[in-house]
Amino acid sequence: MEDQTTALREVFGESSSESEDNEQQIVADTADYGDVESPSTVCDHNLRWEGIEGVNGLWLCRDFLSPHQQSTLLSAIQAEGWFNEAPHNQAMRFGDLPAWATEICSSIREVVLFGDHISQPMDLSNFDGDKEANVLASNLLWREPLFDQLIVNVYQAGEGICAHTDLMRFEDGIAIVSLESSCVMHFSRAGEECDGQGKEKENHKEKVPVFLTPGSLVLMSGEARYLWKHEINRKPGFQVCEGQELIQKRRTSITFRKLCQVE
Ligand SMILES: O=C(O)CCC(=O)C(=O)O
Ligand SMILES: [Fe+2]
Repeated sequence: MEDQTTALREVFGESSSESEDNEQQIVADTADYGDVESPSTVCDHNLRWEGIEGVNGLWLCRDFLSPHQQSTLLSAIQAEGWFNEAPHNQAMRFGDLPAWATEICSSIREVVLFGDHISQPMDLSNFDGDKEANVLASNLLWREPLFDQLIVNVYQAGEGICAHTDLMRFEDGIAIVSLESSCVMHFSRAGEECDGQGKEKENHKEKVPVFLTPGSLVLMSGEARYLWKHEINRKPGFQVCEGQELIQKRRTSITFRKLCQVE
């Protein structure tokens, strides 16, 4: 345990404790952790933000966590014991987050501040020249804490999550870290599902696929958070990247959010 704490500090740096509750269901459980490579702190390699075309406010940082960090993180999650009993595939924490989670939150802030942009939806009317404001508005980036709620979802092959926008009791600015198996997350416009005659409206047909590799970080804010739904359909035919069906294994994700203040 002491060894693990030391390893976590080495990888993510210093940090805090925990709390509890429940929510969104994984639709439709195997085990083994990927192996380790050389350690690195989050910002010692060139981290880059990719703006997802067509979905304002949706950003992807592919190499957010190194293989070593991914593996250390998976061990930390496993050590929580949340998934020891078979049917459990989701764990949720509110308030003070475990040390490994607060370290990730710090790294998220860091990468928003220091990551480069390789592409961005160039809406110059909103661009104030502030790099960080473009990936995450500064009022969100500098709130304290950045996130106070997390969900860890564990999906077995074939399991996904239905199209949804996250609950309004959470503030804007939501982060998702992906671990283990890659997947395609689809974004589609929220709102009217169909025209009343069972037909999808023309402009609501669009589904934007986003390929989530292990160690990647997604940030959703603004339109991406409120006006687009996200889903992971891991049924045959939906998990296709560059014409190839993805080989599915277990996937673990961590979603970070901030509860709205109750006045
Ligand atoms: O597993 C994921 O990548 C997404 C999870 C999600 O959308 C949620 O917990 O609201
Ligand atoms: Fe979600």
